Amino acid sequence: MFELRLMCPEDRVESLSDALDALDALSVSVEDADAQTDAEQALFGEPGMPAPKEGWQRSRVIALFDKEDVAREAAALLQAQDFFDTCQVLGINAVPDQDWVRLTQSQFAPVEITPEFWIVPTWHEPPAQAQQVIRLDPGLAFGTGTHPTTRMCLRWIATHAVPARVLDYGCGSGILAIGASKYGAQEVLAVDIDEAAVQSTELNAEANRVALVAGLPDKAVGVFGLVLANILATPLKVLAPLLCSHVEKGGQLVLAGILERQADELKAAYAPYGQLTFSDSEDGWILMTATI
Ligand SMILES: C[S@@+](CC[C@H](N)C(=O)[O-])C[C@H]1O[C@@H](n2cnc3c(N)ncnc32)[C@H](O)[C@@H]1O
Repeated sequence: MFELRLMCPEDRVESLSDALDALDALSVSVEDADAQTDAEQALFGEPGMPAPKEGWQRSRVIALFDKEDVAREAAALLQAQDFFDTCQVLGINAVPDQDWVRLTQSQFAPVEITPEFWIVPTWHEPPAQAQQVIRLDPGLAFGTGTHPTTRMCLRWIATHAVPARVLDYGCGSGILAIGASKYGAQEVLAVDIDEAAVQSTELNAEANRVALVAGLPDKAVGVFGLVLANILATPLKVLAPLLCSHVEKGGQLVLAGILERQADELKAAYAPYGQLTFSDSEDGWILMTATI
């Protein structure tokens, strides 16, 4: 494989990517050319908030070709285009063959939740001390156990009495729903606004021999002894009345996706329903819980 590396300003990324596609590039990736420098720009925003910017000031565009002469021809053709005047060819180089599957797999090791409870990818054997295991591979949906917010929710599940009925609101991969089931829940409902997450949850539950129901949020009806929601502060505030309406009287609400500095806003949003309190923290993220 050969990669053609280019530099372009924000307003040319789309034309350049489209042209590379038309020139038979196998893939095109776009990176912040100023990443890891003082000029690096974050492009993400919280759900419900506009992204701070649509693109980076300077992008490095990398196109993969199967033959060197095709990459060279593409570079020559691009340089002849009007839109390319503010772009630049950085070079063409050979990409060494790699076992990409093995490389990706090597980045996902078993994750310890408690000494007895582990999240283990299918290409690993569970550690000897693991008594409770969720088998899970990284996929399209969030929730592999590598993020602190997921780990804190799972740790809560593993160290508290899990009631019979549990709702996982924003289930992603279904990891919390599966964890709740492994720790004693008998009826588990997992919902997400993303269809891909619903499908992942169903597949992961099946792979872990866990019975649960997954669906879009309108499937969430009734009350539960435990409602888990690992989303983000802004949607959690908007969802406060809805999430609390699904907690049975005296039941537990467990919220994650909250940064330390957002604790007070969350407490205020949930105050009409219960007293949210700090329960755990990891890497600047906190877990907040309430009895409703
Ligand atoms: C951070 S992931 C958490 C996934 C998993 N529960 C975990 O703990 O790892 C948040 C999930 O919430 C979903 N989500 C975001 N906003 C939502 C909403 N308003 N209603 C339902 N799900 C939502 C997202 O699609 C995403 O799958």
